[in-house]
Parts: sequence; structure tokens; C-alpha cells
Amino acid sequence: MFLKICANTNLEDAALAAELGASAVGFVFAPSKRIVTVEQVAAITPHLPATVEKVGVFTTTDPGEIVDAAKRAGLTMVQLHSAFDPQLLEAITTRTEGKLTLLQVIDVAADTTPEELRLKLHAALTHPCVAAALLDASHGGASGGTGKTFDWDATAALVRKVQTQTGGQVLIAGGLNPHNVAEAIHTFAPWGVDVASGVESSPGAKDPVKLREFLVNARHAKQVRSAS
Ligand SMILES: O=C(O)c1ccccc1N[C@@H]1O[C@H](COP(=O)(O)O)[C@@H](O)[C@H]1O
Repeated sequence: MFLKICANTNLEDAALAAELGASAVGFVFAPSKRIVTVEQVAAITPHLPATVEKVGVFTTTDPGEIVDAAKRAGLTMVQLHSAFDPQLLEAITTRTEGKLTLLQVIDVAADTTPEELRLKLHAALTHPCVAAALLDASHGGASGGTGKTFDWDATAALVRKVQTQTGGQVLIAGGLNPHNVAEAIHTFAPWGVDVASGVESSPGAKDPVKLREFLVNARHAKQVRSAS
């Protein structure tokens, strides 16, 4: 299971996530309480294990800006928090010769219809430049780091169906924490899960106890699912 711990702002937190078994650590370059600079991240990534993915979260739609930041900060993955845009995906892929893995965020709001979600998810999961689609909660137009979930009951069956149909990889995000991550894994059978605020002590600072609990609970839920 792909376990992403996002919105790290310092080496201590990112290194602890890696030590506790995170598959990926994320850094937010988008407007946020947890925003970091390219220089800050460039000082962190060389000290992290090579096996851990280093993910940059972006809302900009400028491929040059994203590629430049990724190279300078030592990123291996980019999370596009902007709307699905094949031109942007292709521009990044071409400029990096396919060496940067791309995650496409899909916002799920209260007024997102099942058909809208199906079309967006299908488009992202079948695009050759997209490694995985990340479903995040959108509330009042805001998404990312909100600490809020989207409507799991209304979306689970559809998400599972599109995953199966496309063979694509889905990450669940939005309001996850140590107490609900197992339920998310049982509900969606996702490829991975992603958390930012649910393992913090304050915005930008991880809580080591919550972090450990989140990763233990996620791995346990995955084992239970695989065994059933
Ligand atoms: O974390 C942020 O502040 C943030 C800001 C802007 C875009 C994305 C951001 N984070 C991403 O949002 C998801 C969900 O966050 P949360 O767990 O609900 O707090 C997170 O996993 C990051 O990928």
C-alpha cells in the first residue's frame, strides 16, 4: 500500500515518516499554512532514503515552474492540485523525459455528481502520463489540507468500479487521520492513502504519536483486506 505523509516542513518530520515506513513524503508549494520554499526542500531531500518518494504539491499550471522546482528541490513525484489538463501533464512529462511521476488530484465536493466524478476519474486513470489519481475533499471551493473528508458512502462504489475497470491507481485523501484510515481502506480498497493535517500537532508540525498510529493502522487495515 502506498502511504503518503504530506505537508512536511522540516527534515525531522519527513525523516521520521520515512523511518516509520511511509512510501512518500510530500511538500506543499501551493498557497497553504504549510507552504515551503524550493530552497527549504532542497535542504531536506538529500537526507531522505532513496526508496522514499519525494512529492511536490502544486496548484500552479506553469509546467516550467513545476519542472524547475522539482529539479532544484530533488522531487521524484509531482501532485497536481489543479484541474485535469492533458497539455500540462504532457508538457511536464516531455520536459522531464518521463522521469517525474505525476499524481492528478480530483476534488470531490458536495455538489459533485456521480457522473462528473466518474468522467474525471476515468480520464485521469486512463491518461498515460498519470501514475495515480488522488481524490481529495473540496469544501467551499477549498481543497488540500482542509482536514475534512468527502462523502465516502456516496462515492465508494463508483470509485471501486472505475479502479477495477481501468486498473488504475487511486489514492484517498481529505480528512484522514489515525482513527478513520482503516475505514477508508476498507471502503475504497485504494492503492494508497494520503494525509496532511490528520497527523499534525499544529499546521506544519507533525505529531510523532499520530504519525506512527496512522501508518500502523493503515498497514494493518491493508493486511486485513488482503487476507479476506
Ligand atoms: O496540506 C495543505 O495545506 C495543502 C494545501 C494546498 C494543496 C494541498 C495541500 N495538501 C494536500 O491535501 C491533502 C489532504 O489534506 P488533509 O489530510 O485533509 O489535511 C493532503 O494529503 C495533501 O496532499
